Amino acid sequence: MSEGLAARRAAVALLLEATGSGRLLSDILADPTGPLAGLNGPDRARAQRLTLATLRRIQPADATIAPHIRRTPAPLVLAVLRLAVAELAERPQDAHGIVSEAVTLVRSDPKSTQASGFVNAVLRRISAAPVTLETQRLPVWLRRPLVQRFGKATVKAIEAAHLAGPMLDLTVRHSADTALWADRLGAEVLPGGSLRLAPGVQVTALPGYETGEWWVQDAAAAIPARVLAVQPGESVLDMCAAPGGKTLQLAAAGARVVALDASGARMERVRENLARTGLQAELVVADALEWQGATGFDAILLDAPCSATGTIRRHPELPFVKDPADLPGLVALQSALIDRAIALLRPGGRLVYCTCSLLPDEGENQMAAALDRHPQMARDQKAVAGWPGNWDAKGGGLRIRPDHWAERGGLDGFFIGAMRKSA
Ligand SMILES: C[S@@+](CC[C@H](N)C(=O)[O-])C[C@H]1O[C@@H](n2cnc3c(N)ncnc32)[C@H](O)[C@@H]1O
Repeated sequence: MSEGLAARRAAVALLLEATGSGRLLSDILADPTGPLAGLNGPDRARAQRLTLATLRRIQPADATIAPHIRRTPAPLVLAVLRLAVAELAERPQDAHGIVSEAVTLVRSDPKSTQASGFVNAVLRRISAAPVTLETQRLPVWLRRPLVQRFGKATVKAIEAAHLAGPMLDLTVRHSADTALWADRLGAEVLPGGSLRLAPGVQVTALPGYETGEWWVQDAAAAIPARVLAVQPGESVLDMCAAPGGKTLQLAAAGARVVALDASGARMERVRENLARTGLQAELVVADALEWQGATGFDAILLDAPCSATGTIRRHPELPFVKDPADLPGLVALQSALIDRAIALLRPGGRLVYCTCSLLPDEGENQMAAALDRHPQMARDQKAVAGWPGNWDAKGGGLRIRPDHWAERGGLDGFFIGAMRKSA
């Protein structure tokens, strides 16, 4: 088998699953029986890289393929064509090998072998001229509300940020050690204190991983806990806690943390993360809407389930697998969780509501509606002060977009709203 064939075959299988199964690529990659099973380390890395590169270019790849075909080919053949076109755009000097391996892939599968001549003809025609791919556009259901909220130029900048992919960000357990770990790891210190490394390193091999001196957490995802600014000894509820990045921050700040999540399987990740970092929290597996536990918390962090549309740069398959019909249900759940959080807060207590969504209905609008429903809650302007001006902190909320900090490598999209209950 040629050097790249195993990786390309796995990449095609990953592409088919990521676009057809509704499962997130990260879950498929972690599946021990999934398409990466049996591959050696370099081939796994290569398959993963090829898959991500293709998912970031599906729509422009399809536009390049379209003039050369009369009808949409079978899923496997289409996946091979998409992969090859994405590779041709990236490495035109390897056109011969890319086309020949695409043909071999199709020929070696009994279900598609008769399409090998077709694939050969299409790719030869495409590779006859330089392949330049436009930036992938978001699907209409997502693009439209974003254009309405941010304007066309900003949406284009967001789409460009999605093409670049994420950096590797770490949160240091003891913030006083930030400079020390930045030095040891050769990392940049971001405003707010996250450390930033170039992607592609093996995280578990870095110094400090084993002893839990830091954990992986996108710079934007680290901000909600910083906005909540818990003090040692405060009682804090992390209401949708798993896998636990924010629980670790709250515990590291010295708060008495109850970490609650509806998913027992995901809560295991919180348990592992606490064990690795030597931090402590009380873990509760329950539906937050029904949980009858403690009340009167000093502070609550509600990182609600959402469309996750702020994380497309790390999950490029999201626009293709998310069903917009799920959105109203998510928005209703977020609003019920906010109501529950407010009921669990003591008078004078603080609430940070956040989602890794770009959609105003899961962010700004959700917070405005909560304030209308609960006159005892007010925007906590002070809590969000000090972050960059273009993060729109005016209404007690931070709107973070993937195109922000472009010169530093961007960050995930998030909405972070800070509220306070009247005393
Ligand atoms: C965005 S994730 C939380 C990420 C987490 N805060 C972190 O920083 O690692 C949302 C979580 O909400 C949980 N969830 C969804 N519905 C819930 C409910 N009704 N009650 C409690 N947790 C819920 C999901 O299981 C999921 O783990």
